Amino acid sequence: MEEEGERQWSSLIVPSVLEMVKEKNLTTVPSRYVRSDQEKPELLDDSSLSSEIPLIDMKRLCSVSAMDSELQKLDLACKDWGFFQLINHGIDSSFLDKLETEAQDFFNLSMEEKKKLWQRNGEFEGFGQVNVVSEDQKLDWGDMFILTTQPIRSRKSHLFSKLPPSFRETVETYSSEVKNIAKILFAKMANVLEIKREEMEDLFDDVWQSIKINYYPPCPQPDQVIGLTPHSDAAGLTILLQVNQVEGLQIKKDGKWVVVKPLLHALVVNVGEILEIITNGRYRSVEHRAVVNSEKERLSIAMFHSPGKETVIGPAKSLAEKHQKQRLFKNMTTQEFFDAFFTQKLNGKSHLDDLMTI
Ligand SMILES: O=C(O)CCC(=O)C(=O)O
Ligand SMILES: [Fe+2]
Repeated sequence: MEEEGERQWSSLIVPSVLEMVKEKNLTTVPSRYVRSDQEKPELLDDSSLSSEIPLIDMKRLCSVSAMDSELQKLDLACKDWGFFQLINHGIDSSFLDKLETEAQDFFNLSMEEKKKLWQRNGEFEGFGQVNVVSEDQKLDWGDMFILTTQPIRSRKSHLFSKLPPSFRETVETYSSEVKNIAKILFAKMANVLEIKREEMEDLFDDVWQSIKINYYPPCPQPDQVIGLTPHSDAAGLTILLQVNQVEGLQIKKDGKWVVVKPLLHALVVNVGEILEIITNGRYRSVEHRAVVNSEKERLSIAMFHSPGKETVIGPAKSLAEKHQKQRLFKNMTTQEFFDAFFTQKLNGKSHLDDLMTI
């Protein structure tokens, strides 16, 4: 069932990069994808900081005995990096393998099949792109598929019902497992930040979760393009699976791009802008991007978790009172927040700056 009267965001419809790569034997990339010199990624492999990206063990986080040290690690990861890799999260490895294969198969459906699931004019979900707001904007070297998965009442039935049945079932199972992980992480964060448990629960009680599958085809000139423009996620918390062990995700740390090495069956978790707002800037939503390569396609599956669309977001009251710190952000509903996000092109963290009170 779709919610009635729900406002839609939309993006300009753009060509499928995967189809372009399949149909044409490209040796150079079309100009709409060629970045300016300042934007071109340097594909040097300076991964010295990569090994420092925090690793959080969910089992330890949830066990009483070792909880404190893991909780402190979680806190530091969210403050210093805005990113961590989550292991021992409880999702079965063979299930993740199945999800990965099915996601790959899904993008390799014929164009005729995929057209049935393409964004329609003025719509946001389905195959396509987001944040494309003008015809002369440079495009990312990738295709994506977006779908609201929770709450169930917000699912677009015209898309959900057309997913290949086995994939639909897999997405449903994954959606509820990842939602549970997100809930636990929100609770642990509230605990360590001394935000009242009920306040955090109220914010994410009616959690709005969407899935975004990114597919980056190989590119004849990977140093001229970007797979996904630098941005920070608007959501509360993103939980991402790097599907086929191909490097591409990079995060900005102290002005440098750092590779997040794929770790088999680990989940990459990152703080989004809404969590930065709720924690009044204590946790940071960090800029990241995806780069591509000339040999192998790359896939990732992001699950975004945000408060329900009518929920008012702002710095948590219990946190702000305790620290008596100035509130850095204005209050607004999730819907208003995303209205502002999706009417702009991606541009690092500039979006959040507009919402600061000072
Ligand atoms: O492909 C990736 O690893 C990054 C995806 C991402 O940042 C996003 O979908 O927001
Ligand atoms: Fe992202």
